[in-house]
Amino acid sequence: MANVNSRATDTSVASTYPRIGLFIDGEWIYERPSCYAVCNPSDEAVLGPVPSASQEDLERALRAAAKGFKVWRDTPPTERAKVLHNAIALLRERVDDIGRIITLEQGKPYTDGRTEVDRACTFLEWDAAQSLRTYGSVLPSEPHMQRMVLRQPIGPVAAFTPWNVPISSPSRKVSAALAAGCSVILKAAEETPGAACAFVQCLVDAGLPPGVLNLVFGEPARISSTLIASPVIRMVTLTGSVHVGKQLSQLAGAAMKPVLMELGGHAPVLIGEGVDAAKIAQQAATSKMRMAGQICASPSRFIVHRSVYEDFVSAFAKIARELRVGDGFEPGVQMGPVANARRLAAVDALVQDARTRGARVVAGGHRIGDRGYFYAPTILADLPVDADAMTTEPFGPLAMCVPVDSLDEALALANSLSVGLSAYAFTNSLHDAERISRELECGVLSINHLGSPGADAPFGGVKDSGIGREGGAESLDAYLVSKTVLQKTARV
Ligand SMILES: NC(=O)c1ccc[n+]([C@@H]2O[C@H](COP(=O)([O-])OP(=O)(O)OC[C@H]3O[C@@H](n4cnc5c(N)ncnc54)[C@H](O)[C@@H]3O)[C@@H](O)[C@H]2O)c1
Ligand SMILES: O=S(=O)(O)c1ccc(CO)cc1
Repeated sequence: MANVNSRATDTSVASTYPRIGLFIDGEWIYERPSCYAVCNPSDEAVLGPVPSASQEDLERALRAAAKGFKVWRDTPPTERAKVLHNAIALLRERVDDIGRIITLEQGKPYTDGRTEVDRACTFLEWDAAQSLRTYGSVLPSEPHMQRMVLRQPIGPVAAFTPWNVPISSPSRKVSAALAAGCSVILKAAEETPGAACAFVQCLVDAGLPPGVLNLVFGEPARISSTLIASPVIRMVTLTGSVHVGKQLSQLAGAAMKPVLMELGGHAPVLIGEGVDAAKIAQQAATSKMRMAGQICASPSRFIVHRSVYEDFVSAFAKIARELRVGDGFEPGVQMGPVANARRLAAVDALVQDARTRGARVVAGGHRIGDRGYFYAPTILADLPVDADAMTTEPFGPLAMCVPVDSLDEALALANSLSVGLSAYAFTNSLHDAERISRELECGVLSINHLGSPGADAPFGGVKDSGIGREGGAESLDAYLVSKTVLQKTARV
């Protein structure tokens, strides 16, 4: 049975939490009223206050980003890449401390916090290389005429990042923006500000000029409406919920600014006949419970061929029940708490709804303990397809299993939601794999494994899951604009 282990015992690892500041025009600012108290989700202890940016702070950040843009866009790409590489070295040097901050404020196991720092580095590495390849083109022309397409940085960017991946998401956005030559105002999550501060400090120490990267916290709606309406900001990017994504996209549309939106999902996992159900269950438990299920790519709706359904459900439930849940600093812990009381209540509400609709709770289904936001790894089976848990992204340690009799039925159920981010399929049929690749409505599909793409492949969703892609060959595209130059070379 999953249990919460004793509190963090390694005090050398779980030590102090950094002071949180705003970073504007090359200066850390601490003395502001607090908008939020950061809380350790493992024991609910308050870690420290988050200063709230005033309107004047936001105006100053906008002026700084405008000034920083002029400096950075004219900095040679090789110099920009050098700063990104310096930052990678510093992140790697500081991985123990940053991993510790992530576990303190977000709750994920310490090894996962360190892995996330490494993932952040992969984005910087990839984008540093891409910054050297922002090739334009020369168009065929008649004599005495040159026609070119220049790829130029779009301008200052407003970037909004979430609490579940507090360093890799800021890294993904900031690295692409900086590599393209843009300046940035980053509003990172107030729930996990320490990782964002540490990330910014690495870039500053790496040699980034003042004003190029600014960091603010505060009242989210006030910050987004101020920044997005400002003529200084030329592009808006968010990783977060569909709800907030639509709000920010509307604000951006009203101000005629492009968006890059990486929003929620509710990933289906199609499991076909003739597969090794126990082997897949092992992978499913590890992947589902990573970050306590609080990741947009988390596999959630297990749509399983009836011939292997019971084997899969029982193996999945057994492994889930055996997972070690506890404080992320405790050695051997596989899953930490959910981020806050809000998520605890939201996950439990989905479970209660499913229970009342006749679902079988084959693992978990309850909070663990009364201190810290721990929820038992939970597997629900035999849900009606309109149960809330089948239609609402769980963003927690919650997996749903339903049996189907055909690939037609599986695809119809998988595609029945308004979101389409990640999806997974297990099959030994080449024919089915090809059909799934063609017909499943998603941005990323993994077949016969539950992995996600790295920096070198595009990531993003279809339908309500977002607009645009992060990573891959198109990594800098959202941060660049094409300028067509038609130049007559004859004397005038
Ligand atoms: N795609 C992701 O990676 C991701 C990450 C976190 C949360 N979520 C989704 O959000 C749901 C709810 O989580 P929550 O309760 O923390 O969500 P929330 O919408 O209350 O807040 C999420 C984040 O968005 C920011 N935010 C909220 N309103 C904003 C606004 N008007 N302008 C700018 N930023 C704003 C907040 O600062 C916070 O950091 C989850 O169930 C999940 O579906 C998705
Ligand atoms: O920036 S990434 O680490 O690739 C990342 C992870 C998770 C999510 C969504 O939760 C978005 C981006």
